[in-house]
Amino acid sequence: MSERLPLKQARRLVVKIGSALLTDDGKGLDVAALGLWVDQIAGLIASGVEVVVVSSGSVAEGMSRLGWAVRPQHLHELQAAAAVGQMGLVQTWEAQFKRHDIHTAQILLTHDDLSDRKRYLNGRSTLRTLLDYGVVPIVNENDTVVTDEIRFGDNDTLGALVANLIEADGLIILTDQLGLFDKDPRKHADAVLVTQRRAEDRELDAMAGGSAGALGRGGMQTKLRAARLAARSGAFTVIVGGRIEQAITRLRQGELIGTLLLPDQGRMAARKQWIASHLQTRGTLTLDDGAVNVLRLGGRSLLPVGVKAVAGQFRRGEMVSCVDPQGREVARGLVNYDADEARAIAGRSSDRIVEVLGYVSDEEIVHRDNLVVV
Ligand SMILES: Nc1ncnc2c1ncn2[C@@H]1O[C@H](COP(=O)(O)OP(=O)(O)O)[C@@H](O)[C@H]1O
Ligand SMILES: N[C@@H](CCC(=O)OP(=O)(O)O)C(=O)O
Repeated sequence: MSERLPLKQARRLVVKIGSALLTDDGKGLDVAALGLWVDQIAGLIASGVEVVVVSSGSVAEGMSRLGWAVRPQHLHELQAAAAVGQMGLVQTWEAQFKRHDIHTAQILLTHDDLSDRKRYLNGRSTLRTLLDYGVVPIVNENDTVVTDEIRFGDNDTLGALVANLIEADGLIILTDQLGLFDKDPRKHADAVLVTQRRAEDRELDAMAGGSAGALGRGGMQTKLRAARLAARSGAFTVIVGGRIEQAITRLRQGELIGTLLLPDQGRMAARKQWIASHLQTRGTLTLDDGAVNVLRLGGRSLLPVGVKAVAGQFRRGEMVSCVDPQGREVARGLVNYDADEARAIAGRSSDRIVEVLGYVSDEEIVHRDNLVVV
């Protein structure tokens, strides 16, 4: 194995940068280092890769701005620090990307946002739209309204959830070590770097079981968990030292640095398997013969024009069954409109959606990526 193809072939990546690295172990934002990562990310974008950044560091930057030397114990103080620090964080990302004429957008999310199907879909379309416009979304947790995350410091999980959300090919986690070692390298001088494994490899659990860094967050355990979560949507994860010279660029070139954790199956296969295994459906779309034939051909979306009737009460993002005029199931998938909206646009061509609803969420009633023919 002389190079890593998944990284060379990736078209959409999430880059997650931890607090230890961004704030130079808690000493305020390391603007110079951040600028170097931005230069590399700009290089990725120039080569046609879409990138979402998940950036930690708001608490550490807030503490530095407020002149607090010791991380506070009270959650409300941590939240206050995060609110202050988030300003500095996004200002710095924006200023650095501006040097490359690239716009950034601030996205603050909670884990709850991503477990609610409707908010999940809305978040997804916002992120996809930003990427379509060449904007780099800078994601962090919405620390003002959540407490668990700030306590456990788990932007690794957020990075994986974002990778699921935008169906990224991979998640790159930049950290303060060269990668995942067989034991904590801060404590064991003889620790050996793991170069490549399946994310699901159970031997990794004992290796990552060590402690977190000085800033007291998740350590390698949350990174491993994140890799497994990312793998569910078919994304690979690389854990790599953010201080390695040109780490991101070299990864992109397929160089063997850091730890590559691979999913057991590809992106689309993972997604389709998830849809196919979803037993409960919330409603039924009855299709006309033309739509049935189109779906059976495979690889096509379902448009409202092919839907004759809508039954059930479902919300955007829920699973529906698509049946032929005789009521036999043809496909199932995640619907892009609520039941009432679907009833209103059924049988109409997509360019009339805006006339009927006053807005267009999607041209398709079920997108091909969210559809499995049964
Ligand atoms: N097996 C391991 N390999 C590498 N680092 C480990 C391992 N076990 C524990 N660690 C610790 O995890 C720390 C990185 O996690 P963390 O401090 O949460 O970083 P970040 O801020 O980048 O998320 C390292 O500094 C290291 O001390
Ligand atoms: N939202 C918080 C989360 C911190 C966090 O998860 O940190 P890390 O484990 O370093 O990625 C912050 O920005 O400080």
